Amino acid sequence: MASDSWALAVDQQEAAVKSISNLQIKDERVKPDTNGVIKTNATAEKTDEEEKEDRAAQSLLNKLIRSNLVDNTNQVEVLQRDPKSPLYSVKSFEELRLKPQLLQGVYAMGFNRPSKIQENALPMMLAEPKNILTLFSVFNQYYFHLSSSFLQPTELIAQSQSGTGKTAAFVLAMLSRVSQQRDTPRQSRMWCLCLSPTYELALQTGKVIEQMGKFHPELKLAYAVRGNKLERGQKISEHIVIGTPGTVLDWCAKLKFIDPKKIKVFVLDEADVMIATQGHQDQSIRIQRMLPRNCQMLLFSATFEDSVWNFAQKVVPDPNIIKLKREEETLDTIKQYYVLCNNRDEKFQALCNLYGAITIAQAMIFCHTRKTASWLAAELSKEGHQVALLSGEMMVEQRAAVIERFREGKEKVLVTTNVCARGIDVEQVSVVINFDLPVDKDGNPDNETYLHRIGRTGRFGKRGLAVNMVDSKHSMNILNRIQEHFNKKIERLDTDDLDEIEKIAN
Ligand SMILES: Nc1ncnc2c1ncn2[C@@H]1O[C@H](COP(=O)(O)OP(=O)(O)OP(=O)(O)O)[C@@H](O)[C@H]1O
Repeated sequence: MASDSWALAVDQQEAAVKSISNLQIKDERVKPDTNGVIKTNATAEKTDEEEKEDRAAQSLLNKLIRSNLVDNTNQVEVLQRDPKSPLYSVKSFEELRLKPQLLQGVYAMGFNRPSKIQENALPMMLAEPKNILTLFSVFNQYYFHLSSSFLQPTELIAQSQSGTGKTAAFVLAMLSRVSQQRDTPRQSRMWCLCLSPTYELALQTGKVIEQMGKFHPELKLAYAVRGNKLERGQKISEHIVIGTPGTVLDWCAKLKFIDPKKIKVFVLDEADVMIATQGHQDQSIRIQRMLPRNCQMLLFSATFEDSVWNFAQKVVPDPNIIKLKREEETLDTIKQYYVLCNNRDEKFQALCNLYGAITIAQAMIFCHTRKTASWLAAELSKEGHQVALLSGEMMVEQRAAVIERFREGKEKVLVTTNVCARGIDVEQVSVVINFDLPVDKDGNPDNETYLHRIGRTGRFGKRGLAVNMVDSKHSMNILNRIQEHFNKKIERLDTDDLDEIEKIAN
């Protein structure tokens, strides 16, 4: 991404911060219905649960704001297709016997040693292809005969949470395969094909390829993405093609820019995001069907629900599997409180009292709707707080810029809704305020989101403070159910009592 788009996003955020205090937002006081469920009227804004969660945007946001490898202390689980074959793992990049220029590229990126998932995935992906004898039945005859043998490279499905080094792993694998073949004549090139769910994600992965391969200038990369027009009859001769399923399918099947039979490595990245996008699943499968039998199939995903698994098996039918369980978040080190209020204004007053009584270095405040978030940001801003607002209308790059500024401490309060904040690492934030409790679209407690907002991985063990604002019988009921679910007491806090508030900070 060009750095000027970041600068632009920052300018826009600064302008937004200045104008927050001038925002005029319609009063949206709402009452619970007869069942105690709060609904806004039809013309009021959507809740963030109603906004379609855009997994691709979330994934891009994660990539833009990530500064480091996500550490994970869980053990990698490896399921081998052939359980008898020895299992290799590497503790250094040297052990992979990469070409020196490639090793130089890896070190230039600041990678000292392989990440957990890379320790196992890299030797598997780079293993010499195995000689496979195949049995073919001959139709209409009553015998089988040994027909052919071919070199079958190791196929892999790998799953680990975002930020654990999957992209770097398959980029290194592709570059390594290509670097060993660099004397191939131009007309018979075209080795690796990588599918990404969106244009932006394809560009991000392309950047990693360019960065890691920068000491190998003769290795060429092509982007099969919308807007990238080639002349009729042209043939792709680059070593690696990265693109989105629709364009790649066109380039293979209709326009014939790509000869799928020349592909030796096929990477399907972000499988979970891919299948969340209409049509991508079928297009990916159609592309996969055009590839030669000895093409190495590699699939990566951050999550592994059944739908991803079903898709994965269609694309990589006989795989080795590597999984790294997500590090669990816990509420053990978090002090949890709730404050009883009657309405939104009282919630705001309670928040001000908190700020008046204790020193809060940085806080994240979650609201249920964009409109409440904007209103609250404006009110806090009027009170003199340095407020950042993350809102669903913002472009991903703008959101990334807001998060970056917050991380750097330029703003001390971040007001947001769920959808926007999912990718944010809250380790540095000591106070989380649920201005509205997290509920799903049916109005039931959303325990997972609650944990995600305020939980910490046990390892960091940093103490945190969570304050929940309760403003109706309904929200009290939600709070009780959250409390029961986690079997952790949430204490009542009287924000009119300054001495009491001071105590919670100790
Ligand atoms: N071995 C390594 N040592 C240090 N940093 C690494 C290593 N491998 C990857 N990284 C860095 O860690 C971050 C996350 O890596 P990467 O993007 O490969 O993860 P990912 O699992 O593909 O995430 P996502 O699912 O979001 O695509 C990146 O900034 C990357 O440069």
